[in-house]
Amino acid sequence: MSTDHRSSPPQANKAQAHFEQMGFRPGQGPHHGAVPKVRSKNTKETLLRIWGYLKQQRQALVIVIVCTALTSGLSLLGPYLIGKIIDNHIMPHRLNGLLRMGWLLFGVYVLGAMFTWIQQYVASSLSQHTVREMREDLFQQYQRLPIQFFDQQRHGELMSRATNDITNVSNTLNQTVVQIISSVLMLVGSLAMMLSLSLWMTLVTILTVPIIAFLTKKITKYTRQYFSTQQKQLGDVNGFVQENISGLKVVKVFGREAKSVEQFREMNEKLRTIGIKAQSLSGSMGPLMNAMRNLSFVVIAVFGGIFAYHEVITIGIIVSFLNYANQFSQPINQLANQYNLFQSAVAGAERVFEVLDLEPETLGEKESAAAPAIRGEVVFDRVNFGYTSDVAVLKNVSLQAKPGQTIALVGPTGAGKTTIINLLTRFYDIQSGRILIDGEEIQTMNKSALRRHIGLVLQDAYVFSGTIRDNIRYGRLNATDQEVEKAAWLANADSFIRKLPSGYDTYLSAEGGNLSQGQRQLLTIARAVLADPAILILDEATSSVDTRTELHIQEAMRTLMQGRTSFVIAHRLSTIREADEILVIQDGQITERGSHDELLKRNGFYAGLHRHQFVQGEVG
Ligand SMILES: Nc1ncnc2c1ncn2[C@@H]1O[C@H](COP(=O)(O)OP(=O)(O)OP(=O)(O)O)[C@@H](O)[C@H]1O
Repeated sequence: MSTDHRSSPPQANKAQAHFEQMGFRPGQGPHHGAVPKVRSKNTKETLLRIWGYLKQQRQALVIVIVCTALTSGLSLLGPYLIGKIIDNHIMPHRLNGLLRMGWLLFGVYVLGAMFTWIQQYVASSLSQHTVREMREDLFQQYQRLPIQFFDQQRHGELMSRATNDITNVSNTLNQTVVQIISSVLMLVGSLAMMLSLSLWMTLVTILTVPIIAFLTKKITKYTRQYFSTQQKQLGDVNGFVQENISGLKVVKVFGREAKSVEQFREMNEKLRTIGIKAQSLSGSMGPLMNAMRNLSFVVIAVFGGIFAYHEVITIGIIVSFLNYANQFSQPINQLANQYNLFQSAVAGAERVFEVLDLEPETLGEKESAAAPAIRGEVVFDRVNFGYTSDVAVLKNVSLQAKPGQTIALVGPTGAGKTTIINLLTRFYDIQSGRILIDGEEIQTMNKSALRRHIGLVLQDAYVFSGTIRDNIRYGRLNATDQEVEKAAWLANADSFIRKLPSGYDTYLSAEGGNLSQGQRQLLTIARAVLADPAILILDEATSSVDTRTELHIQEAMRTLMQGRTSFVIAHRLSTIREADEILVIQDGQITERGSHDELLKRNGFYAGLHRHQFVQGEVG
């Protein structure tokens, strides 16, 4: 026996601490090196990671950059040519050359437009490609994270990361990145052009820059905070809507519509307040920059006029400068605006990376290609477990199921029956003791291989959106249509499926709303029949399905259980009576065990339940 896990810190608590601390906090995802990361309000690191995605498409990137450079170069050439036209052709009245230069200018602007179009087209495809990769990574990560993570998170919030945040990143990559590159090129280019025309005029033109830089810095500092809070609030609102829609029946039955609306109004109001702050602050940037730009026009016109009067510069240079002043201040303006958008996208990307950085569920040793068949002997040996370190849920639980045996788990609600199942499937890991399958500790087994040996038929039978056939085939993807139908037949589902208008091709909604609960359960039984696992876990439905369906379900379960080791969280006397061993679980401990008759003789908890059953018709 390996004692490793006994001495190591409890897995469940370790993971719990991990998610809790960060609410949730980035950990040491194996694919991102072993250095623990602090909560990444770190723009540089986030940018480097976005770059990691971008650089997979070098070719497109190069095209975008080249096109941006060409567009910027051509826009810089425009004012220069205009200046030359004024000085060399208009002022000296040489009209024949004017036409030629006019055509040249026209060509420059047409080419500029063409390159801009190419640049935007490639940039869109680049950004879409990148966010597709990010979405895929995020979804994959959602599949890999342990169940425990989802217990602790609002699902709507997690969805928000996959939708809003990623859309944010996409918009930014699409527009902002190109604009930033182009702005920088224009800034440097126009400065160079101005310097080549007149040093003094250049100095006059950039007079306003320090003021702009100062204001920009102040405003962006606040907008970034606001944008980040806005995203969080949006996540909360989404989470609330999702929860509310999933639980709408409950809301309606308890007449809590007004309360829900009120709660929503509160959240929505918070989102509005922060939205206004973020948007208005970033919106004030534009008018402010415009005012500054107009101011610089006045300065250029006045100083340019004086210089021209003293013949230091020509009229053409003044006109060029008026254009360059625009081309110089616009990028600063844009950089400021884009910087805000950029901040919001960085905040979004950070939230995505936070999830990607979480430690995925470790599946264990790579499974061998051919997972050997198992007999299905299950042993719990003095197992202790708690979802949190301070509350013990299972205490010293020992049990043994021989291959093919049926074990019924009975006990009051919250006693720990489902927890036993959660441990056997390794959705959670035990804190001490051992769980063995065919003598091998499951702790040392690959989780995927382990789960392949286990079939689950849960009380709230889950169906996916898709056809009935797809839903059954979920049990074994390579099953033929005949095998699917045979499984349905064995599960007593065939007859009701055939009565549906489209039979096996009937489309189910994700919630399975168009099937009754009993029918959904028959489907999940068929799914398990097809998967053909050695160990079965059945959670009997407590809610009353109609008697006919109930008989169908029981019969199907009996067929399914044949030759498999089965754990049944049992609520019905008939199931319990047929079990090889009944375990009574109370407060996390097995308090009684034995066959039906043995337990009746003991006259303990089970006997009490049994008496109750005569009156109520159900146990558990
Ligand atoms: N994900 C979880 N995180 C923290 N505590 C949990 C979690 N799931 C269950 N518990 C707690 O563990 C205890 C045992 O729960 P469990 O679901 O095993 O009971 P059960 O016997 O299956 O009850 P029921 O018959 O109502 O399904 C309960 O006190 C419950 O509050």
